[in-house]
Amino acid sequence: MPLGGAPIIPIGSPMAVMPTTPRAQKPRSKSEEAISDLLLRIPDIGILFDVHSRIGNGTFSTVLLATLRRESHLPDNVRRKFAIKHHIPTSHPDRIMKELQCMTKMGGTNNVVGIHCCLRCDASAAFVMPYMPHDRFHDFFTRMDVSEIRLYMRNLLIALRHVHKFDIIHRDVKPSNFLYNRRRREFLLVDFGLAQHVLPSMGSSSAGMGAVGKRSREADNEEQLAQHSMQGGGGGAAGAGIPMEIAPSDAELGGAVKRMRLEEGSKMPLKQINEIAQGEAPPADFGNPNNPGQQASVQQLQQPEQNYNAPGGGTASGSKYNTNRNAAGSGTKCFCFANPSVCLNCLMKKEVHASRAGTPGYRPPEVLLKYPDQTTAVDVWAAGVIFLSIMSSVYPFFKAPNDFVALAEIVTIFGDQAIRKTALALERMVTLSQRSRPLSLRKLCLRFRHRRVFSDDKLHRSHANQDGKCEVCRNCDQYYFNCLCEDSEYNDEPLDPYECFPASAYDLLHRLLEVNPHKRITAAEALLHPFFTAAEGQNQAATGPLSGGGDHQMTEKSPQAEQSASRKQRRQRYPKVAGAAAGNEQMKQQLELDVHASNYEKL
Ligand SMILES: Nc1ncnc2c1ncn2[C@@H]1O[C@H](COP(=O)(O)OP(=O)(O)OP(=O)(O)O)[C@@H](O)[C@H]1O
Repeated sequence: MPLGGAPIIPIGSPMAVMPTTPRAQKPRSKSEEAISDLLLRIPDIGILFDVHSRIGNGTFSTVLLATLRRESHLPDNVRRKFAIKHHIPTSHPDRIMKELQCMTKMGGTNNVVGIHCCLRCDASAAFVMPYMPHDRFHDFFTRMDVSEIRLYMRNLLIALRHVHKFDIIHRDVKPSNFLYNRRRREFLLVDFGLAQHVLPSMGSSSAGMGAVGKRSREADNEEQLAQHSMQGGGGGAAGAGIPMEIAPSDAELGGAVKRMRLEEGSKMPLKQINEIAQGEAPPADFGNPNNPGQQASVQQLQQPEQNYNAPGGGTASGSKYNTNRNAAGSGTKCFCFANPSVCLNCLMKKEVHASRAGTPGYRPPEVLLKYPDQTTAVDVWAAGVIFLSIMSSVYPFFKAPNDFVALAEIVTIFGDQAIRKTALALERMVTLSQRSRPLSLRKLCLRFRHRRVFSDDKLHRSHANQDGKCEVCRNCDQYYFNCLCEDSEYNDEPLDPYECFPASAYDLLHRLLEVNPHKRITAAEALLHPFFTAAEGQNQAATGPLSGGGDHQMTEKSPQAEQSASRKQRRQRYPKVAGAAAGNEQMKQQLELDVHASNYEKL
């Protein structure tokens, strides 16, 4: 793809020597600084391009807007625009090479960014890509109506389906890497800096035989889980009782299970870890991060993973990872359980090598559980998180300081059973000290989306006792009238009047956010989901192309037409609301405001 005569510079052939003297003039702004740095490090860019401004800044690069020098005589609106991604000099060459390969192999079609050329000078490299002006996710994620959300999700899944066909995991799917131009209805998946090939042994999430094998293994594990739960001391329902130790099962699982100890229930895992550790007589200043006592607790947190390696080494799946170097020998007994340190035998074991590349908040359970055989399902989860942000109007949705808390957040929403079963299916084990029932994604989306209504003081007062207090659900920690639990025991506030999504949207959300990666829907399957197909007939224009980037136009209604249509819909819908909020003037006003803000259609 030569760019109007610009040379494609093969990696490995230095083009010029980087000037050693910095520019005399001090840059005035970050943008100028970035331009100056690019021109200094790769002087040929300045020969070919006019570099105008910085358009993006990531961890590994700076992206700048440029036009061709030889087109400088043309009017502004005719000059072609390019995005130049200038990699930070410390970026590993392999990483840059991988990104380049992804873009050349898959890019330029199906909403996936392409590349015109790559320029390198000494340690610096820059990709020249087509420029796509785009909107900030922040500015539109609460403003899209259902048809636009459908369009957005569909195009994201189109990009993922394309990437996954190549058995590539993007690994960094997030709003800032999926560019959207609202006016032109164009989409572009960028940033393959963390992309990874699915290893042949893994098979893709959609793979026939591989998936079957995994599913049957998972079924075995679920059966085992049920048996263990019945045998366990809790009695009654599976896994009942706190703490939820499944220790007796570990030996029976023959070491296939790597045990990840997430002490504490779903909400504040580190707190309970500390509490448990306190019970085991830690040093007095246990909470100090610089304190060796806490390090010991972290080791203790991880050590049970290594406790249950099969004496024969390796894992049931035959993975090259997780093997015990000393496994052939006899003295591999672990001595670290319940001790604030890791025993020598465990220290000598190989670490689990599971990629955790990606952005916090978008990592799926299998990554948080350190499952080595990750597949393209990683990206599908991230797409689900984006969908959840849009539907709930909460961005970012997950925000945890570390992977343990991130897993705890997932437990809070999906319940402990789902995580434990998945952990077993992945040959990992999570130990939880507390039960946690799943929340309803529909309640979560609607209550967050209409938070002004549901967190209103008057609503609280209308449900409070005489002493002004209101019962709180023990599972979801919400006032009973706002209970988010899937099987709520409370008579909570009705949601139907606030509904703005079709049932198929929640169904798709559930499937994208399936905790078990082997059961998670693939991007190709998701595109056939009724959320997209049911609307296809009615709204063909809004669904965008199945392939190719962005020539499609959605028939846009004028703002006036949209307003009058939504007023009509509100009149039809609101008799119900008036009933639900009868006697609560504030509630009605709030509702009006809310409807104005969300402007959603009930399908
Ligand atoms: N082709 C493009 N057209 C327009 N803007 C772009 C293009 N590619 C990237 N950008 C902008 O630059 C930003 C950073 O790009 P990119 O994600 O590739 O860099 P990064 O260093 O890997 O970032 P991060 O560390 O956040 O993942 C994007 O969020 C986007 O705003």
